[in-house]
Amino acid sequence: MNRGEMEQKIVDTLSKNKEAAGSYISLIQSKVAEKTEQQLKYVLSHTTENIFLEACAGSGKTEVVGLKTAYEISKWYSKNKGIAVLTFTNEATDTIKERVKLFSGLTTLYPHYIGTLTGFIHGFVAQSFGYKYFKHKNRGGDTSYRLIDKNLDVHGNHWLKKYKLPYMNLNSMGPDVYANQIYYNYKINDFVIYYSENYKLPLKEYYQLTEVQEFIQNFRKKNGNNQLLGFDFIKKEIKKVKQTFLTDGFANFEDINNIAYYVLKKNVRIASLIAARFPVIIIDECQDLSWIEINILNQLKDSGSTLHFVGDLNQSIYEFKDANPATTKDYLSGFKRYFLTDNFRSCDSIVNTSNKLLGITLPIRGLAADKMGDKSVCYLEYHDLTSLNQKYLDFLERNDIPFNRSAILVRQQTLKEEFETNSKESIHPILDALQLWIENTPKSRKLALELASKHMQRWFGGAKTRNNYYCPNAIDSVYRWRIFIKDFLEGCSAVSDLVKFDGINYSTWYKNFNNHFLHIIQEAYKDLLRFDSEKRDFKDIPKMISPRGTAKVRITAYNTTDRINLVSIHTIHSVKGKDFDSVMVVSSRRNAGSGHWKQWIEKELESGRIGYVANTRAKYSLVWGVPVLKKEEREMLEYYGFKRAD
Ligand SMILES: Nc1ncnc2c1ncn2[C@@H]1O[C@H](COP(=O)(O)OP(=O)(O)OP(=O)(O)O)[C@@H](O)[C@H]1O
Repeated sequence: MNRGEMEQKIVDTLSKNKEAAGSYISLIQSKVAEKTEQQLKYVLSHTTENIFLEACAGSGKTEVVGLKTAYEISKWYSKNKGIAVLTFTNEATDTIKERVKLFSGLTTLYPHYIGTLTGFIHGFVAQSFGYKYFKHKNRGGDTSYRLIDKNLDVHGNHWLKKYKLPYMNLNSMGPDVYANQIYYNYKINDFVIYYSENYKLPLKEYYQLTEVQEFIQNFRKKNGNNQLLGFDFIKKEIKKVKQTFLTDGFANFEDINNIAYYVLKKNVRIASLIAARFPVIIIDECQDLSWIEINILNQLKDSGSTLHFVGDLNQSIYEFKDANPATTKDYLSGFKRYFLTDNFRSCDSIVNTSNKLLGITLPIRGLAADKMGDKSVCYLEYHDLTSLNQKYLDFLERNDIPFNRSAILVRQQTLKEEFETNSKESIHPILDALQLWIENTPKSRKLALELASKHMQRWFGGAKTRNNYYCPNAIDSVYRWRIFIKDFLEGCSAVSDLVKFDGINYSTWYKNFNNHFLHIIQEAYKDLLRFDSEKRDFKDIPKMISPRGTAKVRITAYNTTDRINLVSIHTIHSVKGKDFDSVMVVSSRRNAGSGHWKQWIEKELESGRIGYVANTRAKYSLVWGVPVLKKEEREMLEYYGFKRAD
């Protein structure tokens, strides 16, 4: 089939059974016409064979899945069987639903299911059939499981005490562990103890801990019996408590997956029933599937469903959730492969560098416009984060890239917080707040309120948290406090002396401020008075003086350390699926964990893929912020295509 025939076939199918309104047809035609041949080929692929659509970053996966689903739905006849399209987030579900509705012209999607994988596994399998296998108590006809978080704490949830696991506090870590904190892992055939997202321990490893072994050996000696507290015994005792937890109708997230897995494994009839209900299952972002999720889907495949996996194994960054690209790749080896190798998001030099860093050999092309030439891929060296902020802002300014379409990406939450505090500390809080207020964007105003309130609460005594705009304890309405800060800033903005910044030095500005301050704050306070449990007249507040060393300095358009707030800061994991004109990926100082740039050139490790996800968020400009480099390190970066930005 040539390109024209492919387009025609898709448009004809999508227009079927509709009162083919001209506008709808022309929309479909233009949407189909802009697709690449690779995209069209997948839309026309068979739903009777298992397929892996290997889609590189920025290749328009979501849109293609939407079009594919709309195409299949448009020629679907059955009223009680449907396609399942499974995603990982509600947001992704909404986007696909919206595309399917747009492309198919349908308003209701039944008998098809577009939703999260979790919703699918829980709803159609575990919650519907699990009770049959786990002796659910069935309270008044309710056989569903109540989902209990693994982090739920016994303090404040005393009912959990009934499910305290035996032999769990024999080591120095020593906390009690409850049934919500443990789950079976079928891959390793062992229980896993969950202490936190970063610390999970298989029971076997726990059993081998030196302190646990010491306890067991002492216990055996004391009781003169060398067989006591064997691993199998302890495992059995734990299993009993876990069973009670399930019987009482409780389960954690992993339990629910396990229940689904078990049900499908034990009962081919149920598996066939579900497979018949969903003969085609499309999974978006398949690189995020965990071992158990793959195995659940596999049971459905064995019972008759066809699977289409869509995703990019190079973007697999959920090892901590047991998603492993090697396992997925292995599993997919028997699937027919389709490809999307055109990246529409990024320019070719960003794509080249990202590919080279991860050792990708697939011929991926970057099709976005090249707006920056040899400055598309750069690095900035840093001694401290504040100066790095400054350098990046200068770089953006020099290259005419809007701050609000740029982002700083970091691996760890701690580095993100460090950036944020660095950038929030201002030595001229009221002056900066005022400048931000006048800028009058939602973001700058929010920041202005935060800055001003943080400073002003000091005049009111102790305060609550940043979320409450540092509302002082004596003020009983956060809302009114915020209005007060707003009124104060409005009051300042109305004084011409206070909003003249050009050519004015700090000491002049502070002098003017002190002249007007009392009047402005007293005016603003009139409406706050009723909500304040203390009496005040503000006459005792000391005059503000320009901070040391700044008196004779001219006011710069608001303090650069605050400007950074207009460039958003994110962790890499939180920007999957997003894009920005420019991205600065900031390396940690020390080479430990997956936050250091040297870990991002590791081809086989998850850290390399984490770097890859970060790099491929950039459309025109990719910058790496790295701690000061040695000569050979600089050469290494330049080998990968990075140029000095400053
Ligand atoms: N055939 C096409 N022609 C032009 N633009 C396209 C085409 N296909 C997709 N795009 C555009 O490419 C951009 C990237 O698509 P999208 O964000 O869906 O990528 P993705 O595959 O989900 O990427 P990632 O996995 O990196 O998050 C979108 O703006 C999309 O509209």
